[in-house]
Amino acid sequence: MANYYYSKNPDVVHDQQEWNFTLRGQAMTFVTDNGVFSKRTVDFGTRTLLDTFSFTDLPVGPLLDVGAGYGPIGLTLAKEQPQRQVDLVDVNELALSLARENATRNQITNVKIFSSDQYAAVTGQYAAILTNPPIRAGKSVVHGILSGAHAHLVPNGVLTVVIQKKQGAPSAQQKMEEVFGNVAVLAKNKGYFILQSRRLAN
Ligand SMILES: C[S@@+](CC[C@H](N)C(=O)[O-])C[C@H]1O[C@@H](n2cnc3c(N)ncnc32)[C@H](O)[C@@H]1O
Repeated sequence: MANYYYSKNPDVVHDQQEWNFTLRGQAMTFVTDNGVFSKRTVDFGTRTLLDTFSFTDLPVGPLLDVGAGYGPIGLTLAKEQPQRQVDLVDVNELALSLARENATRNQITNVKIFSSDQYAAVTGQYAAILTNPPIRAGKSVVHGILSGAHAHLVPNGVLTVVIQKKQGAPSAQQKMEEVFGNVAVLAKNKGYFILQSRRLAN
């Protein structure tokens, strides 16, 4: 396979891998590499988020995956709903390259994949924002992603987050309640919490 992204991340010792994984009943193929989150398999939290997320009661509009990595969340939802646009953002250029390659390999064309520090390069509003947030980037980044979602959701749009209890689920839940005036715990599985807030219509 072509080493199409080497020049963007010259410091990474590459260990490119390709594997398959079924997500929401769809067979997906992913290429991953050193330097991206959960390169050997789909992260358990990501799987739990995807298993829990529902399109029921979602307004019309695009989706946004913040901290998309190699793309498992955004690409799976884009494949399921080819009529919706799905945007994927990350700060890691290697992750963005892999996400673009994975879109191609899974024949997904309804995506826009671009670099953005949180919402810095994001314009417009979304029916849903999903995130498995970058815990390693620190609480201020994680909480920035949670707070910043409000302005980027259409009325009745939802923010859905996976976060482990030991990595700050209680404070994330508190932040979401503060920003949105509501938060629901949609699922709890092996210490992973799926939290959801809705942007109220008025
Ligand atoms: C926990 S990983 C999740 C990756 C992918 N969504 C998944 O489920 O496998 C978090 C991602 O957030 C990205 N990230 C870190 N800081 C960020 C920031 N300030 N803005 C956007 N993304 C960021 C990381 O590069 C990483 O890919």
